[in-house]
Amino acid sequence: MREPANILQLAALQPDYMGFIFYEGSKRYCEGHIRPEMLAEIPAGIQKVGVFVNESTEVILETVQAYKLDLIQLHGRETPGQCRDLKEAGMTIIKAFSVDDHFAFENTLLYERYCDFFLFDTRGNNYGGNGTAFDWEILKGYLSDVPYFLSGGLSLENLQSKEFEKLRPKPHAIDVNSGFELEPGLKDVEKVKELIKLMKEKN
Ligand SMILES: O=C(O)c1ccccc1N[C@@H]1O[C@H](COP(=O)(O)O)[C@@H](O)[C@H]1O
Repeated sequence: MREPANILQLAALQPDYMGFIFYEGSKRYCEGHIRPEMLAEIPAGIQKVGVFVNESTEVILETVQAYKLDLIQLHGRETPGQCRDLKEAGMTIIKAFSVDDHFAFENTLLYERYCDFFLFDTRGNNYGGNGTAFDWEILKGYLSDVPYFLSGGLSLENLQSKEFEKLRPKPHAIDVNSGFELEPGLKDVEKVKELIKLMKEKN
């Protein structure tokens, strides 16, 4: 999210999390669009997530403080050591992994001690926001008890599929992005409304 009016419209729907991309290489880069004070208008029940890609620990900590972020999503090649440093600095961490048919879930194990959540996104040309789903069957190989976010090309269609119903282990949360946008960085409020209704019906 990065357009103030769109952020407030979305906040009225009370999602559990709202994400802000602090990676200059993204079409959704939020700096220059929102001032840190603007995020203070988001109700406290919505957790503000800062998304970073291969950023230094120092910059991440400064950004978290300036924007009063609740969680960080590390969406690049961050090491277990950097996650340890960030955890020791008091961060709540979502570590993202790019997944394809050959993904080895053993890769997640070294991160378990330092991360609060994992996130599985589809491997693609970009670090994130590729808009394609991976074969969720491979999550059967998930080895960890760390709760995970399902991500990568989620849409109203695939979230209503049999494959989503059958998904085990069940995700802690879903992270929707390009499938619910009018343009990069601008969410389709009506579509998100429909999604929230659908998810409430399932629970
Ligand atoms: O969306 C981006 O531009 C982006 C750039 C760099 C890292 C992460 C990014 N977004 C994350 O990508 C996934 C999947 O998005 P999509 O549904 O496939 O469009 C999601 O976790 C976003 O938070």
